[in-house]
Amino acid sequence: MSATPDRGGSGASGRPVRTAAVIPAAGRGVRLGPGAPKALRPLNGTPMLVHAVRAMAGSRAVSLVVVVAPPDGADEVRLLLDAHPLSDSLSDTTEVVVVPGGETRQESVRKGLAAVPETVTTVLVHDAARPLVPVDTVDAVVAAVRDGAPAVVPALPLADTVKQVEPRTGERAGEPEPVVGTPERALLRAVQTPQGFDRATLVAAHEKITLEGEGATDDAGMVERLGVEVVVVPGHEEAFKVTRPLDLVLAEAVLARRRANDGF
Ligand SMILES: Nc1ccn([C@@H]2O[C@H](COP(=O)(O)OP(=O)(O)OP(=O)(O)O)[C@@H](O)[C@H]2O)c(=O)n1
Ligand SMILES: C[C@](O)(CO)[C@H](O)COP(=O)(O)O
Repeated sequence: MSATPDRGGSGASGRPVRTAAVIPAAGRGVRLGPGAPKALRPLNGTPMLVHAVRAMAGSRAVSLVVVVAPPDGADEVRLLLDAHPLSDSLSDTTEVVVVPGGETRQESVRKGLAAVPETVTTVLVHDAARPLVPVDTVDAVVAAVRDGAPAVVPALPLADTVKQVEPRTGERAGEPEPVVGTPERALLRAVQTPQGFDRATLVAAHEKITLEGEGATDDAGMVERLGVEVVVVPGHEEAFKVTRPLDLVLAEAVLARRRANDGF
């Protein structure tokens, strides 16, 4: 895997890049506990970020991957990617670029987007923290954008019932929280990444959020605020987000099962 400089809109194959993936990887991973930045922590001996880059490069549609590194960690990430090859068959056709990220996920994605060349029409945004997303899920998102949807999210139905509560803060923090509602579960979806966008739509959404200074926890949420329709395609259980320590155990178990099943 070579973290090469931008070729001005041409991919490693020399053809114009039509589909790019931005991978925000600048988070600290506070909920995972003390240690290196989350994206750099190993899963079965290989950094989480490397798994995520391979997952994006595994789609034949994706010819450019923009990795958004911790703000002061771009050189370290370049070295790390150079030390870990993409799969042999894809290494000649996927370019990987590394840029420094920001203080929030939104700022990191915005900085990654700025490194996407004008030739690109479809942009995927994929959390480094979802390293095991299957290629079929990536391809389904790309196909839906190419079929005309301006914003596409992979998502799953919920297993748990969800309650809306009135959070207790200040002196009342820690007290039981009153339930104020129970949304109808059948209408809810748990949203994953990669989320796919028509490039101009995603750029406009980030410009609006940046101007208004309001946060959003995912990119599709920003597009919703533009009044543009977002559609859902089926997500995958293995696209879960590595957030807490138990998720590392699950991720390593998934990798072990893949290796046992097909020599991954
Ligand atoms: N300033 C930030 C914060 C988050 N992310 C990225 O956004 C994705 C989703 O974020 P999350 O899982 O919440 O990661 P962290 O912010 O690292 O987690 P925590 O909130 O536990 O610190 C991750 O790939 C993370 O690296 C980023 O690029 N820049
Ligand atoms: C983008 C995301 O993964 C969709 O589920 C999620 O919103 C990221 O949230 P986090 O709080 O940054 O983990």
